[in-house]
Amino acid sequence: MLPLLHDLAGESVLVFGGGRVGARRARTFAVESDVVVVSPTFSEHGFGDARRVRAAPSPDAVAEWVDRVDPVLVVAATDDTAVNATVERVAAERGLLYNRADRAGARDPCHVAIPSMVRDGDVVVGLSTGVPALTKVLRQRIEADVDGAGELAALTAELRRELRDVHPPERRRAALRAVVRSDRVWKALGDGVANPRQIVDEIVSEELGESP
Ligand SMILES: C[C@@]1(CC(=O)O)C2=NC(=C\c3[nH]c(c(CCC(=O)O)c3CC(=O)O)Cc3[nH]c(c(CC(=O)O)c3CCC(=O)O)/C=C3\N/C(=C\2)[C@@H](CCC(=O)O)[C@]3(C)CC(=O)O)/[C@H]1CCC(=O)O
Ligand SMILES: NC(=O)c1ccc[n+]([C@@H]2O[C@H](COP(=O)([O-])OP(=O)(O)OC[C@H]3O[C@@H](n4cnc5c(N)ncnc54)[C@H](O)[C@@H]3O)[C@@H](O)[C@H]2O)c1
Repeated sequence: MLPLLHDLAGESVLVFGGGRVGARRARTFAVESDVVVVSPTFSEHGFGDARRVRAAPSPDAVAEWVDRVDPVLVVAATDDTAVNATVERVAAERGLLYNRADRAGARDPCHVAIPSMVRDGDVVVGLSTGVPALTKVLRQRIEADVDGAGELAALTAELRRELRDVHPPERRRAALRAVVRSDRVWKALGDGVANPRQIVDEIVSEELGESP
């Protein structure tokens, strides 16, 4: 398996099952998509901004739900194997992406695994080990590394735009590399005292040989 990134902004995602796993999936996708969760019961776990619809579709009714919601991705997270299997079949017939919570390991290409995610602004890390307990411990370590990286991504995106057309590519890249490698910049991120943009400008000036 290898990770790919999907832009699901503004798309619909349909989740069957309102247990702990269905709630986790709803929270994952509700960050950027319109999520509908269909289930006869809903756990006390948060569902993000997902819309909850109380119903217990039989396998025969699954296709109708999929066609009505018209999602790009369908999640089967019920505790009913027959329903989950039908969700898989219906999604595959329609060429949709899907995730079956009751299956692990080898799978068809449209059957996506949901990695553990660490996010900070535009920075996103997807992590999979096949062993959820190991995934969790590694995710916690990565969270510490990624802390502040979202702010740095926004700052350096702005810097790239400013340096473009002003400096040749090799000098631009050297300046950006100096910024993202600088301990001074990383320390200033999110500390609420130092102004990271000012430190970035100083480093760029040193690198490009200009006065700030
Ligand atoms: C990353 C994360 C995303 C998410 O689900 O949102 C995720 N599981 C998480 C948590 C979690 N999972 C489990 C618990 C125990 C409590 C509980 O029952 O809920 C907890 C809670 C916890 O650990 O706190 C148990 C579990 N998980 C799977 C099985 C079935 C099996 O293995 O057969 C069993 C039952 C095993 C058993 O009972 O023995 C299978 C999968 N879980 C995956 C993803 C995919 C593989 C990704 C990978 O390679 O890691 C895959 C294959 C599903 C897929 O296809 O996407 C998420 C956040 C982790 C984090 O960041 O902390
Ligand atoms: N991928 C993972 O991380 C992971 C972890 C634990 C369990 N699982 C598997 O995922 C499944 C769900 O796990 P859970 O802990 O959320 O279970 P759960 O029993 O807490 O939740 C199942 C949900 O499905 C709903 N449901 C039942 N029939 C339905 C129907 N016809 N249509 C829609 N919803 C229906 C129930 O009302 C309930 O809300 C289990 O089968 C389990 O094997 C996966």
